[in-house]
Amino acid sequence: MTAPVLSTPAFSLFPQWLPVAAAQPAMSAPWWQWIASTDSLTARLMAAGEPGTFRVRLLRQTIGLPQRDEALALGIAPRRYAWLREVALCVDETPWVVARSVAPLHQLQGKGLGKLGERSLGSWLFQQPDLVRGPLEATATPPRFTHQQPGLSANSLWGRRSVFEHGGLSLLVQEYFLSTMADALGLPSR
Ligand SMILES: C=C(O[C@@H]1C=C(C(=O)O)C=C[C@H]1O)C(=O)O
Repeated sequence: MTAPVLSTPAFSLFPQWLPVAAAQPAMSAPWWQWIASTDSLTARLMAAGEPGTFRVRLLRQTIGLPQRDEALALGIAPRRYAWLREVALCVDETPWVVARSVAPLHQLQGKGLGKLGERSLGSWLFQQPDLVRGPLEATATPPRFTHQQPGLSANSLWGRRSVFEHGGLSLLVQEYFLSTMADALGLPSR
């Protein structure tokens, strides 16, 4: 059986999300280790790079409308305002991963996420004792949110997403792994 959706990313206008297990046949074993892991990506990137070289670069944090597929993943109406956060996860100043997180605005009260700045959202999330992570999905379609840094999306090899639940908050985290990371770690192109 082939994976037709994943083999033609250049022709897809919208991300095509598949359960990670369904994307596995199109994915090399080293990439599977990264895409299917359910622990903190921040912690994994810190361990993969030279000590002290990991940094979250804040690209955008704002209130806005989610994309249709994001609203669907969160189970909210598409025209409901949401908290949007876009970052580049950098090692030694090179972006390895770009991420976009989306949360329904009305669920954010008292969580203090507005003050996160360039601290990792993942480090905060994984400290929450009641954290539950939903199923992971994968895509080979590049992200659409990096319009201010067009070079970044062109370098995307794999994307993944999942919804985190904590204290009444549902947070959709989408992470796109860039070819710069593959180059630095000697990973295959897919
Ligand atoms: C979900 C995690 O958080 C990471 C940190 C992010 C941020 O600071 O905005 C965004 C997405 C993740 O890649 C994680 O570390 O696993």
